[in-house]
Amino acid sequence: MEDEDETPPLAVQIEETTDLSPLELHGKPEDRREPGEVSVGVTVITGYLGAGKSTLVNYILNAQHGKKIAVILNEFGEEIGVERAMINEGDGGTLVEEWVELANGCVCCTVKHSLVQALEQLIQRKERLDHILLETTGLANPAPLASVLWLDDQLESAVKLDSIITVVDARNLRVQLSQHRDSSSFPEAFLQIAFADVIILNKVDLVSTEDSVPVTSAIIEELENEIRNINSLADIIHSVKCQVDLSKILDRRAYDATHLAHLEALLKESESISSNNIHDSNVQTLCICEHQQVDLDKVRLWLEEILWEKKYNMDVYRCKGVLNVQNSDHLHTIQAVREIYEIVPARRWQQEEERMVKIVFIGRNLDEVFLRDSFSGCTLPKLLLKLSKSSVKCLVTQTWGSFVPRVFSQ
Ligand SMILES: Nc1nc2c(ncn2[C@@H]2O[C@H](COP(=O)(O)OP(=O)(O)OP(=O)(O)O)[C@@H](O)[C@H]2O)c(=O)[nH]1
Repeated sequence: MEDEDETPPLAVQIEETTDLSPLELHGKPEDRREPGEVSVGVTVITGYLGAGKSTLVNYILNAQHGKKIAVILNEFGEEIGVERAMINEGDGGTLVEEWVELANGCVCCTVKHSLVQALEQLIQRKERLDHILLETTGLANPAPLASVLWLDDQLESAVKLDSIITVVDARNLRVQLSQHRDSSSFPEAFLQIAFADVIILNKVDLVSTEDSVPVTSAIIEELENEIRNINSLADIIHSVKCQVDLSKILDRRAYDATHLAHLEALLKESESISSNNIHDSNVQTLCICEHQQVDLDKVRLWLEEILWEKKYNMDVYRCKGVLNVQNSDHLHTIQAVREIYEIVPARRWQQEEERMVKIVFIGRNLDEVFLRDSFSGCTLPKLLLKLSKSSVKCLVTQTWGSFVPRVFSQ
């Protein structure tokens, strides 16, 4: 599998699959964790073939950030060993702590267990690991990674999904999107954009070389609009050779309910989104805004109908939002990636603050009328509103094909 003549970075041996249950495989078991131990953030790097994923990994590894970063590569068939050879660890090779190659398949379908084992081994072998980068194959659909990585506090996970970064090739994006529009094949380029928390619009130099500056910015603006129509919640960063400000891509805590400011800013921007923006791909962003309080149980049922039962054939990839919940003085956040969702109390509402419900959906075939009408069944008439100190936490976790709902009361 590997070229013995190469001097590759340290590889972690992935042992044969154990009989541990998927939940046990998720992260480090509780009894091995030190009190106060912080989860290691995992950044998933995805993007179409040739967009610049390895360039980004190399850039991060060689930058001056003082972090100990591990890289997990997911390679496919013929590629095995090639990606590793192309990654440059930086002077002295000290920045890559461990290296794991996942062979025999794509992360999104066949090697979930290897990935979890690889993560476990990384965590167990080194005490001080600051971050993990997971570079997927150019064709990977990033959604199932969330079921592996989006681990919640109750599971005492040793790793935590930090964010999904999608690298986009500015020169070829249009062609990639239009190819998918014309064919019935699986639209990876759309999915990769739809699931992203950060989108790096890379290779802008290849857009600029042929045109004058005003034309160039118009092209880039059009590309940005194209991306925003698919996913208005992601931050878009322009780059050449993926040279980006690392503070914008690492430690994003995009799935952390306590890290609210950024989510709130994104939701504000998304408020203005309406069905005028419908993309001809049918992958779009929709926002629901309400001023009434909601019944949390009803919201859960409503969400489950949409995410699990696929009401009206809506295909929701991503959902984020804030809720004003009945009998709670806490702002609650909603996060969903495909079928997995989480609603948690995040912080107390401030006294002068307007208590709102804002939920943004990213997906295909979203039916705005159904979403708005059905959501009105979750809201309470204003006269019945009453506040109390209790709050409810609902968490639903997917474990390898079956759903394990958990309800916690605080
Ligand atoms: N001109 C230009 N070339 C770039 C830029 N970023 C990356 N490249 C080049 O594009 C090619 C592909 O980059 P990679 O980083 O290997 O892309 P990748 O997404 O890892 O590719 P796959 O592993 O095949 O999916 C390489 O030759 C890079 O040097 C850029 O901003 N401008």
